[in-house]
Amino acid sequence: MTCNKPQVDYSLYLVTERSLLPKGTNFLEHLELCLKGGVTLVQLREKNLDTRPFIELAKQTKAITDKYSIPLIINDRVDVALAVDAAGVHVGQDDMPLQQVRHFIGDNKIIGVSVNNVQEAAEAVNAGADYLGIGAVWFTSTKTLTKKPLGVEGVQTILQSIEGKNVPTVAIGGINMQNTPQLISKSSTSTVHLDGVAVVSAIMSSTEPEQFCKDFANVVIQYVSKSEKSSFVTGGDQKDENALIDDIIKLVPLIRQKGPLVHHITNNVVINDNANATLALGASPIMATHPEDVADLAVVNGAMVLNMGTVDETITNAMVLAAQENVRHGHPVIFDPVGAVATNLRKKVSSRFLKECEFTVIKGNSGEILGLAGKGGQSRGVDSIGSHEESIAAQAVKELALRHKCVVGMTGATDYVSDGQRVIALENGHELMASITGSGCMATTVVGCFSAVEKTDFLLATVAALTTLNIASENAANRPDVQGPGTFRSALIDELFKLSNAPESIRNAAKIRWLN
Ligand SMILES: Cc1ncc(COP(=O)(O)OP(=O)(O)O)c(N)n1
Ligand SMILES: Cc1nc(C(=O)O)sc1CCOP(=O)(O)O
Repeated sequence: MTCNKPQVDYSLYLVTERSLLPKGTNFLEHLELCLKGGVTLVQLREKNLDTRPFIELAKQTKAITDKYSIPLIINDRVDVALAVDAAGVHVGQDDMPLQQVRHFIGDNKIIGVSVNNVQEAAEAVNAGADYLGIGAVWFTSTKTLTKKPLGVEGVQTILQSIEGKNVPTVAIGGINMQNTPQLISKSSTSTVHLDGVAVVSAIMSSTEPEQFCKDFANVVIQYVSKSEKSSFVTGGDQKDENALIDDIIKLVPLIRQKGPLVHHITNNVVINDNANATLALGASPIMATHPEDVADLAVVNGAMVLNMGTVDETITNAMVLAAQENVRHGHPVIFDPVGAVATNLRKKVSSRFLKECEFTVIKGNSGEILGLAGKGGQSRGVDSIGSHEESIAAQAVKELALRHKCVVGMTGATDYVSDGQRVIALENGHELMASITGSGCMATTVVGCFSAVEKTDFLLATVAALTTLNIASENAANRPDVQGPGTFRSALIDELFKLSNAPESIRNAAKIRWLN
């Protein structure tokens, strides 16, 4: 028997919810703009419509999806799908069982099934689901969740459980353009990956749906195709230093324009300097450490900076919670493993962090990064000592980035940054940085500020952050009023502020090398 199921591109799957449309917007017009922008699949989801108006709306919706040759799926209702000859039906665990849906709808239609765990996924696959909707990944305000969000790791567990079954998958729940890169790249392994994302509120509430969907579709396509190649990359493949410097210069003023909140839980030596560096760049610091503050702050946060400089059990628990809450809301989490291999306690605490948290960027000094990478980093207290060859440094950042699916930055006389594929060496900086306390922690803070506004390409965010701070340190050290560490410390904040307002001077000062 031949099967004529429609070919489906699952990459950007719009699930509708008319109540979320911007005020005064017409649903069908909004939908058409989304399709023009690049939505690849539409599900009409109506929870309160009677059958006849549901069929009427489905007919009007299908007239538009047909115009763009995009398949239309109907949520829950087999009768409505049949009435309008839709491409298929999506059912949840409490809806009509898949076998019955198949009986009514036939073999030529698509049936999608919602799954929240490995068992539901196995059942749906064995019963012949055409695709799975895995969710909820994160908290969503679009519907009341009855089960705990899966997080990226939960999605990966389900993907791995159906490896080789050849059933396409989308994730759903709390997904937006900012958290899509980490969702797709971190849920994939060398053998499994998501085929797309299903999105309700981010698209339905957009005031510029065509442009928004164009940008969103590009992000999804980029990350799905990179996962297909089974490599973890956070941004484009460019290896042009001038283009990278252009991107840095464009990024710097965005911090002041957007003024994101950057929540720090950091060590008590550097709190004041890190807050001032955040302000100097135009972001807004909050240095709250109480575990009860963490969830509320995660709702409005731009980026989370975690620094394990002063190890303490209560703070460590708050930091783990903060990492998890921020990941749940799709915010970047930057980790500074201060003194990670210096003592047994720190080894234990850093390995707990790396096991229980998903970091976006890990930024440490050479002792910390080489130590975590198993390449023999040495520390005295929290300071790194000893030297290393460039090839070892490059290998360390690359391997650690691949292992933890994040960007890794290693600071020193030369800084090295990698996303697991590309490695970049940064040559700016001044030796006076080593004579003030917490300059490495300040670098992590600055990475947090840049990541709060560049939420897609964290290699760029990290390179931009370290380059900006390093050039500010050179400018500060060269000032006639700087006499030594004390005056340098104040001048550094001033120079960061000046660069933030006039980033064009970065062009001639930046010393950036691609290693591979
Ligand atoms: C793609 C996709 N995945 C999951 C769902 C959720 O479906 P369901 O569990 O039936 O919940 P409701 O949508 O009916 O609230 C979905 N609709 N689409
Ligand atoms: C319809 C739906 N199903 C979910 C599931 O977990 O199965 S979560 C969800 C709502 C997703 O909305 P938003 O993109 O606005 O977060």
